[in-house]
Amino acid sequence: MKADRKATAKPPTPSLFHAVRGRLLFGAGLSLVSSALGLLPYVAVAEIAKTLLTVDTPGRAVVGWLAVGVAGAAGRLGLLVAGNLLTHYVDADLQRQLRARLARHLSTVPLGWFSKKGSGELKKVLDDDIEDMHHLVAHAGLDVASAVGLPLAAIVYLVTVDWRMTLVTLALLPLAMLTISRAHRTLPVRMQQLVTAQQSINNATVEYVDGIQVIKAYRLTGRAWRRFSGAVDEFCDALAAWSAESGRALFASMALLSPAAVLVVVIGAGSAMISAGWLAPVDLLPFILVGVGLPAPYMTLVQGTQLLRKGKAAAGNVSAVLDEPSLPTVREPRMPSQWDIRFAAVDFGYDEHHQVLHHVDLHCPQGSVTALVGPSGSGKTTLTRLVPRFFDVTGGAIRIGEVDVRELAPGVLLRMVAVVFQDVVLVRDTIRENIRLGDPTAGDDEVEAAARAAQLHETILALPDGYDTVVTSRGGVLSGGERQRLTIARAILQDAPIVLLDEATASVDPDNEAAIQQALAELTKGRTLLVVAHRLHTIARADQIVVLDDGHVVGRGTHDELLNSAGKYARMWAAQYQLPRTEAAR
Ligand SMILES: Nc1ncnc2c1ncn2[C@@H]1O[C@H](COP(=O)(O)OP(=O)(O)OP(=O)(O)O)[C@@H](O)[C@H]1O
Repeated sequence: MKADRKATAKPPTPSLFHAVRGRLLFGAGLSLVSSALGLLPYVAVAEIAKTLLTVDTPGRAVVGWLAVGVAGAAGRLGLLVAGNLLTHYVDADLQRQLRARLARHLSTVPLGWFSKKGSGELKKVLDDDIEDMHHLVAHAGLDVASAVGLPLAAIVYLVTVDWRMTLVTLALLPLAMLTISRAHRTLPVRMQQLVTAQQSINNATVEYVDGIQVIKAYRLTGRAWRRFSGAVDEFCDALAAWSAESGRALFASMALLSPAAVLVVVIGAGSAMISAGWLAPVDLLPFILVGVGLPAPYMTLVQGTQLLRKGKAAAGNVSAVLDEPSLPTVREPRMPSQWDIRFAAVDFGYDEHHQVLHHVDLHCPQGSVTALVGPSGSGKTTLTRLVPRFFDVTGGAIRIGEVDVRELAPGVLLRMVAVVFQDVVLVRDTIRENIRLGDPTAGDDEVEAAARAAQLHETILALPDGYDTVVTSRGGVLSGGERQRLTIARAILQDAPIVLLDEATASVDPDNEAAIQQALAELTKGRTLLVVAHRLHTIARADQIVVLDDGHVVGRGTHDELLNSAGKYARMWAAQYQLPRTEAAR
């Protein structure tokens, strides 16, 4: 396909931490030095004790070591604070950058992708996951550097005293690491179960809240509640399994690294070495003092492991959204010179196992009305959604004028094709701004003209705040029919040459129905219209009616032609209006 040849290659997604890596490494460096400096007070105490025990006039040496100890403690604290401030600042900066990156990226993924994602899942990525990365960004690097810095400095110092005792003192560290890493082997699986369960709760909550009116109206409270409480139960089970396993791992490492365990090992081995004449009694002091302080940074690291795993899982979710392929675009977009739509041998499937549309050939001449009819699930909605590229065809092509829709700039395509679909979506803003979404540059008078054409002006004026009435995403004060007319007003303002209309199945009262039909007549005047029709009488005057069955075109013609051919359309007409077949064919 032409569009493929010229498609711009997508640059690889930069890592989440790309922009802040340098600053994070610097923070970790500060933490490494801070942790190493933390050894100095222990060394000072050990050396002062040794001096007091072995030197006759210890005054100056004691003062010197005192100064080293104080300087070490102050240096450690200063660098610790600096490192923490830096990484927390970086974390705030990264959260801002990632939210902006996600927002930019989400505007480039195919619109159809959003229908696959629950809004709870997206909210979790944009809000919770980015916040859950806090430990990963602001603490993990510091903790790792700190767990490395102190043992390194300790090795350097203790080896100068006695290398054999150094090995004994440090022996518990690898043992603790081994214990915890074995216990942690199954934790990633548990963590993933926890994350999945959390997503189920989010989705169930959003669905429950969003659908509360339907749930109440149809007395589905019990069923919806069961789904919600099932998600909560699943989460509690996953949490219990995760806590039991992580608790065991934490307990084992804490026991191994507790001061009591370190003292038992150091004093036991030290006493044996003193008895054997390998170690001077006074040289045992540094090992006792340093040995007790050594596990502290490692314990911090262990305690942060859970948060680290949570942060990594969250970062994985954010990366997955950022890696979602953007809609392919061309370097040199083209602009059609006319506004007919041509489907040429269009194949499409939402996945490779289930083809929804088979070789659909269809021409909608400029300014004409084409109605799509067919049984539920035959692919009518899918076919219309391929025009503004909610999804791309898997075979064949859709052209507007002479141009493949994949060769139009996506923004231009969406401006040229107005969509009035069943699921009316409003944003939480005033009625005026909701209509203005059709053309953000429109003035108030143009907004009002569109509302007038959509038979909505009088209704809006009757509201206490008129055009400044704030509506919610569910419509708030507006009835179903009024919401539909609002989206029609929006489409009228958009003034697109092509209109895609998914006729509402929900019935509205006769007054509203008449107003909607009048509004639609205004919207579709002189435009190329592709309408998905459920109530056949509404499209009886369409220029052509196309009958879809299981993704195949099984009939086309005018209402009269199709009735006379006594095919699927005639049967549908007869069934819908309960006519005997012979009468339908007449
Ligand atoms: N987002 C989606 N992901 C996967 N499959 C889908 C998706 N949307 C629709 N389908 C499937 O594609 C097929 C065609 O659905 P489509 O909604 O296009 O039919 P339709 O003729 O418009 O039906 P209706 O009259 O009930 O609205 C169905 O089998 C449906 O289950």
